[in-house]
Amino acid sequence: MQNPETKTGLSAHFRSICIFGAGAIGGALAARLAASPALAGSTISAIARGAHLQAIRKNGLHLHEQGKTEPLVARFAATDNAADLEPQDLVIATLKGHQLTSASADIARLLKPGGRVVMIQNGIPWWYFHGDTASGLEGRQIEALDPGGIVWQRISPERVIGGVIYQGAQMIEPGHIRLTSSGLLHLGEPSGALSPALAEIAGLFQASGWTIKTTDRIRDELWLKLLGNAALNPISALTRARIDEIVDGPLETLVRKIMTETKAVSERLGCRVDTTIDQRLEHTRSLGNAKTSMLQDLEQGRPMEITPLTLAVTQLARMAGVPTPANDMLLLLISQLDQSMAQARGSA
Ligand SMILES: NC(=O)C1=CN([C@@H]2O[C@H](COP(=O)(O)OP(=O)(O)OC[C@H]3O[C@@H](n4cnc5c(N)ncnc54)[C@H](OP(=O)(O)O)[C@@H]3O)[C@@H](O)[C@H]2O)C=CC1
Ligand SMILES: CC(C)(CO)C(=O)C(=O)O
Repeated sequence: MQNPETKTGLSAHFRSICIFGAGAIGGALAARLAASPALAGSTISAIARGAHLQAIRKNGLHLHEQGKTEPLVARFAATDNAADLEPQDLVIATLKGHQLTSASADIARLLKPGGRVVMIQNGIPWWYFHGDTASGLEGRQIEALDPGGIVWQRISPERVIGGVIYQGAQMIEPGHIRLTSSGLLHLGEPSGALSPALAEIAGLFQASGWTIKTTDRIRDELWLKLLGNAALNPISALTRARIDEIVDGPLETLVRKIMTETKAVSERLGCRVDTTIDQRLEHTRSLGNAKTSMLQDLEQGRPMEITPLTLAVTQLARMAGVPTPANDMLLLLISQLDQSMAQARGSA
């Protein structure tokens, strides 16, 4: 069951809020939360680093929204040292999957006892099987996503609210983020509970201008989004093509194969992705000539988010007994590219 538009009052419990990793997505969330008059009684802060952090401190964060001539300029406390901040009621983690292990001690340190963490990430998250009664694999940890179970142990999956976001976003220069599509954020407890905390947190995002859907089946939303990312992100990095070039050319056949395999894995794990491949492709087409986040990472010489988007699909497929030859092939190719990029970075 889904609540199409969650209408809640503002939160009594989540008054101190920290966005951990205020890059493209996190920066947009932080800017809107900090600028929202409805959240005037709350403290909003962010963890960022490097030139981006310096720019936020000096000039505020500039959010360039579609259809608006002037950016939203938001000011909030920002630091690269979690120890500078008081323990928080709510941490919103907006990191790439591979950045989570190293950030997990700081995220845990930032949480008050009883604090919650919204994990917004593409792909399969480290907490996937926590509270999952549909797959027969409840509580299973996924080593590739969380080596040594460090994140699970430090943050604890009971604190998590899962987040799936549809929002094209790009850092165009330090301190400046451009939104390239309209946004929608799905939020859900891993257990499926439609809890008071979930409603309160949804209310906070809603008050800052996001369209929010709360759900008791967050994994369905994870997979629906992943159908697109599993196909588009690695294909775009391998071919350097934009989204429209991929879905409107000969590569569409490969996209369909990846989406079909990925959907089969989700269904074998007890999820319901209520969309056809044609409908999913249509949605993807609406993103036009955008570059995927993986292509942006490649172009900037940064590590790519392969583990949650591709490797995890193939590993969950093995657990579910579903063959995924197209995903397996894509994994080989994109891993080789990532390795070559890492070698180039190492020798630079
Ligand atoms: N961008 C998009 O359009 C979309 C992205 N997503 C997903 O959202 C998630 C976040 O993506 P996105 O916002 O693009 O990623 P970004 O790389 O833009 O943001 C992550 C930010 O966190 C910073 N960071 C990482 N670790 C630390 C740390 N320990 N301390 C301080 N800062 C840190 C990074 O800094 P640095 O750059 O120095 O590493 C970066 O600025 C990903 O899972 C992505 O797939 C989902 C939908 C769309
Ligand atoms: C392409 C997009 C915006 C939506 O599928 C995305 O999620 C990404 O680039 O990682």
